Amino acid sequence: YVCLRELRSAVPPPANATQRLPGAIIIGVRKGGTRALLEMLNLHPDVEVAKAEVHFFNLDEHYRRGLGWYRAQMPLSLPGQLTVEKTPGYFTAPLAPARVRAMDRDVRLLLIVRDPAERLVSDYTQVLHNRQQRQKPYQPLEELLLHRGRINTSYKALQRSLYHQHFSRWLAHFPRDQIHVVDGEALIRDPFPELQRVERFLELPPRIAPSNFYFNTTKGFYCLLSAGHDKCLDESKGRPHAPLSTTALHMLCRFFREPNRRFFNMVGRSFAWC
Ligand SMILES: Nc1ncnc2c1ncn2[C@@H]1O[C@H](COP(=O)(O)OS(=O)(=O)O)[C@@H](OP(=O)(O)O)[C@H]1O
Repeated sequence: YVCLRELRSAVPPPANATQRLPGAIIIGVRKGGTRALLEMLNLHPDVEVAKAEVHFFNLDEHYRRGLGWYRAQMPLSLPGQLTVEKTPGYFTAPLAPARVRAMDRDVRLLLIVRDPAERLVSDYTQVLHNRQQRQKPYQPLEELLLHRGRINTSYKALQRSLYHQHFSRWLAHFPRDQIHVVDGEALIRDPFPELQRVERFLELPPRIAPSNFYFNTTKGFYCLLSAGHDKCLDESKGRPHAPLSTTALHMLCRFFREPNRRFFNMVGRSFAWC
């Protein structure tokens, strides 16, 4: 294959290159490692990825524009290549599963998960950062998380961590084996084995190699190496998390115990979460 992303913009794309609907979608979870997973998958020569999040199935104003609009957001690809997009907002969007199925009942879904307590803090940290950038005030995490000394179940970032609730909606529209679950912590620790499993799930020939990854001590994460170029994710990934008291963290962990157990039952595996 010609690797399209290597072609300079001055070089016209091959005549058989066209924009195709995705054959696989990374549906979430927000702050789970969706960008890292997409970039890592993009190492594969048979994969082309949509660089920006498309937000087609979760935002009515986009969905209304139809599949023609959606397709126009996709990268050029050659016959035989797989188009992949990621929008973490799909996982928690009530209408997304039915809409995705209406597009293609055979589309393959990837879900990358992470300790829901960690995810919540990461989610809070991102919102805090965005507010600070715009010089807007934002409540401390514990004020949002606790209400009269108990876990505040109406806090949105907490709801986004209730994986079983969202996953069950996807299972109402897709068979379990059409959704591959990636372990977000494992992807951070040692990305290659997780990527091998994804290649297998997507029925791609094994092309991603351990030499595509190196641990960058400055970044504190694995970065990517491909065709002599190296790439780390930007500074919005791997930010120091907002602090949370040990007491609040314990309460949160206790709170997630039952939802996690339900999620483990649904996916048929467990994770070493707090
Ligand atoms: N290789 C590599 N480099 C940098 N960051 C990595 C990597 N692998 C996984 N991660 C983790 O990805 C977390 C961000 O997740 P997402 O990309 O899904 O965030 S977002 O929802 O799109 O905003 C981000 O979460 P935070 O550490 O909380 O910032 C990272 O821990």
